[in-house]
Amino acid sequence: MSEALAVNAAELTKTFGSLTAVDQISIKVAEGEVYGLLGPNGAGKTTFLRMLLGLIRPDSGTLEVFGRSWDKHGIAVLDGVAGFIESPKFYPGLSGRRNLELLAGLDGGVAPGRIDEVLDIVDLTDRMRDKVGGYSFGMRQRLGVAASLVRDPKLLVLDEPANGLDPAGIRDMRALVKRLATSGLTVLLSSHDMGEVEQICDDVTIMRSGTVAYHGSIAALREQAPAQAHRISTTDDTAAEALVRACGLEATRTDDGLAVRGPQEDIDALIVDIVKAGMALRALSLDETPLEALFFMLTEPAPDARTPRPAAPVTSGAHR
Ligand SMILES: Nc1ncnc2c1ncn2[C@@H]1O[C@H](COP(=O)(O)OP(=O)(O)OP(=O)(O)O)[C@@H](O)[C@H]1O
Repeated sequence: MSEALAVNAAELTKTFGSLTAVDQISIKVAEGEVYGLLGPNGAGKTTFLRMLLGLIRPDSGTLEVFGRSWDKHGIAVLDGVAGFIESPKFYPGLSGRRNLELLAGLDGGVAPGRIDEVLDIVDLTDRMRDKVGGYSFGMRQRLGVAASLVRDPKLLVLDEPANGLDPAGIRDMRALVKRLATSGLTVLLSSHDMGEVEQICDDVTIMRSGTVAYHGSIAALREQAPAQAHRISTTDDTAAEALVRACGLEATRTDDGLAVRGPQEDIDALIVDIVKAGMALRALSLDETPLEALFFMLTEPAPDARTPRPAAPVTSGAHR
């Protein structure tokens, strides 16, 4: 069974003083899948990845990468593994291509043409002779992916690769990870962005304060998500709220009107009823997506007693 797993972490725990950063986390990443490690800042994602890459040792639990463990196999655990934690570092005075040549040299060389190939994959061919010091942040992140690909890995570990990028950089990074995913590479991607993980990943572990809030497929997560929320503002929100409830829909008062959840056809009917009742519509917009709403429910404490959070963990699949 473990041969088919790229990563098999069981009950992994890491403490820093009195803080338990990762608390008995179990994660199985199948070979060839794109796996998301999702959670807000401080959830323990980077700590998990650092244990995976052997940068820190777990206090307890077991960890295997392609069936190899740090205890039994030492640095050989990283055979076929590449990636970076936080941001990759390069020599700013050297070109992107020269940086990759140096890294490849440290690894004992590389097949002819591989450096050009990976620069092409990350769309840096045109800029490969420019100094890295002149690269944008997004280009440096993509060069980091290229540096990982030079090793021709079977598992690529990416720690929030889109963090700090502008919208175009985020779009390019997501497209790159999707392209890599279709090539059969196993990708373990940490992120705090539900939308990113939804677009890119097959399976996800959602972390909250070092623990698992959800394990399972994105498809199963979608089924548990609440209905799409709409923001509605009218000339009389109190009367509109009464109408919402009369229609059997959920409503929450917000600073700028009402947040209403329900199937799209019910929302359409509600808008007609609001206008028929003599109220003018001042605003109608989509709120957070259903999956984003579920992510916040799973990872944040309830803001007040009117919006109870579901009991966690919500679990799908047989991981834990
Ligand atoms: N070396 C360390 N010493 C002390 N505390 C640490 C150390 N590394 C991480 N922590 C703490 O462990 C917790 C988890 O941090 P971690 O970086 O793993 O979270 P994260 O989910 O990756 O968040 P972010 O998105 O902010 O990087 C945080 O409270 C962090 O402050």
